[in-house]
Amino acid sequence: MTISLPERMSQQMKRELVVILEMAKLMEKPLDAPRTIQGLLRLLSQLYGLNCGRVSLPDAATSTLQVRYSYGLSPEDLKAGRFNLNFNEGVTGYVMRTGSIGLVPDVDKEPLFIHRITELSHHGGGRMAFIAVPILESGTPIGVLSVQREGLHERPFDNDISLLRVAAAMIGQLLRIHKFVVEQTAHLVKENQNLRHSIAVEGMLKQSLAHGILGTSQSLMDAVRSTIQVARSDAPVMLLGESGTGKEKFARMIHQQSDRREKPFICINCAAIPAELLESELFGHVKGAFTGASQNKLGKIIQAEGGTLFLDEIGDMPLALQSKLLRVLQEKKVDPIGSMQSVPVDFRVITATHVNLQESVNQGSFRLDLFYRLHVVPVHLPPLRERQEDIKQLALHFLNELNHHYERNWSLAGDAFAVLEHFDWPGNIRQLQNVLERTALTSDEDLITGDKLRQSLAKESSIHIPQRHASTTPASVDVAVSTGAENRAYGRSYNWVQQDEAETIRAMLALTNNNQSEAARRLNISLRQLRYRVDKLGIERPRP
Ligand SMILES: Nc1ncnc2c1ncn2[C@@H]1O[C@H](COP(=O)(O)OP(=O)(O)OP(=O)(O)O)[C@@H](O)[C@H]1O
Repeated sequence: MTISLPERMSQQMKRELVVILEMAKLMEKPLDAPRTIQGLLRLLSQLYGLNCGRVSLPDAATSTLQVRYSYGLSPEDLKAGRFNLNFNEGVTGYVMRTGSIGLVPDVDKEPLFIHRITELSHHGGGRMAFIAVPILESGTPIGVLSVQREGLHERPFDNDISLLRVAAAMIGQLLRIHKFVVEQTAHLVKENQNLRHSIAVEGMLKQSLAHGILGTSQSLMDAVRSTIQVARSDAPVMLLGESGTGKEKFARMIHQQSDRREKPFICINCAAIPAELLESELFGHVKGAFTGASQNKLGKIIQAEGGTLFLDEIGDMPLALQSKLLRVLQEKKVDPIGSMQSVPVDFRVITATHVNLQESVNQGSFRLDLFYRLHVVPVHLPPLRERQEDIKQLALHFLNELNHHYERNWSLAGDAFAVLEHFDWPGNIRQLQNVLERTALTSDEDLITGDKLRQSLAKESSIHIPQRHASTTPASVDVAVSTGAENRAYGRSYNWVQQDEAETIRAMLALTNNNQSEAARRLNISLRQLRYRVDKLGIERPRP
């Protein structure tokens, strides 16, 4: 669009008007403030001879005025910060402090003008004037627009100052818009990050829920995040946590989330199997390898081919087997007992322990080289007492399961949750499950009150979880069998009976050629106890 200017207008006025109109055109794109300000400074120079325009803004961190936008100044000077000033320095500093106009008709004669040397290089030796106007916001200076021009030019300085005031007002407007855009963008970026974070947490929650892992506490989410992040790699994960914190559940989740999910997940509890049986369980044996090895047996490692091997309570593995396991991990081959032939294996190993393995290494009961092999991704599973906020959700879930199982309609009274949340739970989630089951079954009413739970928990408090579990001691085996569900809370002895005992007894009988006395002796139980188990667990009666 061309605008025809009135005839009567002086040449000077026309030039000013043209500059203003051109500047106004630039203002049509206010969102790109840095470019627009640069454009304004260019117009002032090219159309009006106001050169080396610069916009100086305060930097609170350094208490200086820094040139943020400029036209015609050398990049080296700008980079060297030669035009940067303290608030108290120079004409620019004066304008910023006072909000008044700074006019220096001859920079060579003005002592306040401190960057004379640099400026001189731009005026080629002639007289040089310097003008600085404040950029105002609600009457307060927020920056300074300054230019230089030939000092001997016939145009009065007033005209320049008027034009510069218009330009400073436009720059003020642009700076405000720029600030707003920057703030809004930062706000949106933050919001976006928060949203992504919640989506990620939501995703993790969904994934962990899909694997039956309940809870939303930060410590649990940290564990879920660490496991999900490495699930698809083959990195060995070591799950660290007390008994009943969900180590097996997490191991299964890692397997399900990995590319090995279609292949077997093989789990073996190193603490639950007597040392003399563990080797054969893990590595397998060939027929005739030892007395009682009446047929070939595939070890768990070979069974895990292509999939995942979960070694629970790895800290209880005897040193001799640790060396053998290390060899398998290094060479990816397994030697079944009595076999002359190695079998190539490909599996991912996940381990779990409730003991401090580093301490075991220091004490010499765990090999350092194996520790390094297995402790690649340690994941700490928080005990229940450290995630009280999850207890309500877990309790409701377990009660719901009990209602389904027993076709009942138990519910928890309001005061019951506080009781559950304030208990220490040495046996963690498994203990919570067990306490709820026992309390529900012994409750006369459907509503389980805080008092009723308190009574149950009073009994729990007198029991402590042993630090080291001796799976072969008669006491631990006895407790497991004779008290059954009563002892679910106390960890592995219960597990041993439920999951591995029948297998262990069968294996021991095979190893001892069905010699029950010998099997009982090796299992560290009496013959009577062995027979009792054989009956109870429905093990085929060995023929003498
Ligand atoms: N986050 C969880 N949400 C729901 N149930 C859980 C969770 N974690 C564990 N459980 C339940 O708690 C019980 C114990 O879990 P798990 O066997 O995985 O623990 P663990 O740490 O391997 O125990 P241990 O060391 O004694 O073998 C199981 O019944 C399991 O289903």
